[in-house]
This record gives sequence, C-alpha cells and structure tokens, in this order.
Amino acid sequence: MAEAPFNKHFPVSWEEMHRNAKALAWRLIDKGPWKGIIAITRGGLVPAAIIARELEIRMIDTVCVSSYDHQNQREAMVLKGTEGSNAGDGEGWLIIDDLVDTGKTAVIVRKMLPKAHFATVYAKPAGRPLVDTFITEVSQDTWIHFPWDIELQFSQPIAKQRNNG
Ligand SMILES: O=P(O)(O)OC[C@H]1O[C@H](OP(=O)(O)OP(=O)(O)O)[C@H](O)[C@@H]1O
Ligand SMILES: O=c1[nH]c(=O)c2nc[nH]c2[nH]1
Ligand SMILES: [Mg+2]
Repeated sequence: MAEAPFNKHFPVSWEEMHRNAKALAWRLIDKGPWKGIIAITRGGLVPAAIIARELEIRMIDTVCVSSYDHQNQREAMVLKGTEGSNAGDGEGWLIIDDLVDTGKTAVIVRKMLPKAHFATVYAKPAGRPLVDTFITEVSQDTWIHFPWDIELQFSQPIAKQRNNG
C-alpha cells in the first residue's frame, strides 16, 4: 500500500492523553448507561482504561486489529474478533480506540458490532464519519505520536520541517 504523506507531526503527552480521554468520558456518560467496553488493541487500551475508570465500567473486552507497520498502512489483520465476549450485536456497548485515520479499522469493527457506539480520542477527516463521538480532529496529513511510542529528544523548528516537505 502507498505510504501516506504525513507532513505534520502532533506529539501527545501522557497528561494530554489522560485529559482528552477524560473529556471523552464526560461526553459519553450521558449517552449511556453502557454494558461494557470493547477496546481495539493496542491503541485503544489506554483510553479504554481511563474511560472505564471514569464511567465505572468493569466489563471490558478486546478486538485485536493490526494494520500499520509504523506509518505504513497494510492489509488489516484481525487477530481476535468478538467471539467469547458477551457483546452480541454491540447494543449498549462502547467501542474505544485511540484514533480513527482512514477509517478501515472502524469499518471492520463496526461490522462485528453494528449497534455499538464507536468513540475515539482523535479523528482525521477520512475516518470521522465512522465515529459517533470523538474529542480532537487533526488534518489527514498529520501523524499523531502517542506517548507510548515516543521519548524526549531534540525537535526541528517548524520552519525546517516545512522546508523538508
Ligand atoms: O483508521 P485507520 O486507518 O484504520 O487507522 C487507525 C488504527 O490504526 C492504529 O492501530 P494499528 O493498526 O497501528 O495497531 P496498534 O493499535 O496496535 O498500534 C490506531 O490505533 C487505530 O486502531
Ligand atoms: O500512532 C499513530 N498515529 C497516527 O496518526 C495513526 N494513523 C493510523 N495509525 C496511527 N498510529
Ligand atoms: Mg490500533
């Protein structure tokens, strides 16, 4: 699959992630009650844990999907679906992921749980129509760097990043 041109970089700290996941919990509390959460691994695990804590949800399961090797999107692999969970068609359940980008992962998981409420912390325009609730939108050519993927190091001035395309 062609490599997406990510011209902009959007690093997210643990504090921002916590704050935004909590903001998502605030949006979701009045849309409940929720029977449980399906976290899309691995990125959905962190916001799912924060939302589960805030909404006092203890029924949590996973759908395991992998579709990127770092920034290169490839065919999505479903490593585990909803078999064994009691989510049924998803009615009353929350699906949580860190972000929706092209929306491919969301399409796959929505098919498994057509009646679930799909919520992400971040959304890019191509995936946005597939999400019921999200907090922050970034442009399609932005790569979001999550705190579990990064470490502190020197960063180029924005002007230099622009010049390098
Ligand atoms: O909207 P899409 O274009 O499908 O991209 C979004 C998905 O990609 C990332 O997961 P990834 O497949 O990289 O696996 P990971 O969560 O284990 O890092 C991210 O966590 C979303 O699940
Ligand atoms: O860490 C990530 N940042 C992103 O912007 C992204 N898009 C798809 N998958 C992603 N993973
Ligand atoms: Mg993921």
